[in-house]
Amino acid sequence: MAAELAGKKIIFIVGGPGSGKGTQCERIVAKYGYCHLSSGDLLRAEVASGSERGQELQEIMKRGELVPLETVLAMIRDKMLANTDAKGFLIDGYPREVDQGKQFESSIASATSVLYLDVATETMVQRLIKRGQTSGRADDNEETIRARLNTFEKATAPVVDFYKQQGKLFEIERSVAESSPDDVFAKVCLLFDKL
Ligand SMILES: Nc1ncnc2c1ncn2[C@H]1C[C@H](O)[C@@H](COP(=O)(O)OP(=O)(O)OP(=O)(O)O)O1
Ligand SMILES: Nc1ncnc2c1ncn2[C@H]1C[C@H](O)[C@@H](COP(=O)(O)O)O1
Ligand SMILES: [Mg+2]
Repeated sequence: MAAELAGKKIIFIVGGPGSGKGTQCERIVAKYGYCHLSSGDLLRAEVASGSERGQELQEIMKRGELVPLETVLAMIRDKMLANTDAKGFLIDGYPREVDQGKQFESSIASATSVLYLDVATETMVQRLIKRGQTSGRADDNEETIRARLNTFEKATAPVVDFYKQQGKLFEIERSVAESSPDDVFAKVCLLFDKL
């Protein structure tokens, strides 16, 4: 455990690709002032650095697969320790598998709560195809989107059940998660107002 992070609020943001994790995190940061760490953004920064490791990560991400747990956990840990003055952390896109959650909690700190956005597969596909027209993301193409959705179902869906059993899950149900970003955020605020 990292003593510097004791007592900090740590919220995992979980949902399929295109479920709106990043969109909601932007709003949470603006209203509540948490530190936003997106595992995907950290990985894309490594790719953009042009390093050899970045090239390996890019190939994995283009296949829609998960990068090794140790790589992403070390990146998140380093960023958290560089921001210990933050009142809390939004860990966006992590954990992607149950073991990631367990390793985080045993080596960094306990998660306070897990926010889950439940969005239908076809809605996510449509959002990501549209985002791909301007995002420049190498994984916003239909083939990789389908592979990422498959990875989500196989590896990440169990994360939702794992934290539900622990009583830490705050779920944005589909009827809300598929409404406008502002309507989703109104529900998200119910969680953050009581933290
Ligand atoms: N509630 C919403 N209604 C309609 N479009 C939305 C909504 N929320 C987000 N979007 C748009 C914004 C983006 O273009 C796209 C994906 O949202 P985004 O927040 O980037 O998802 P995400 O962070 O979960 O995806 P990824 O896992 O691929 O990073 O959908
Ligand atoms: N937590 C993660 N574990 C493994 N791989 C990850 C993690 N977060 C992101 N990745 C990889 C695999 C994803 O398809 C891409 C893009 O992530 P995103 O959160 O959709 O920006 O990066
Ligand atoms: Mg995102």
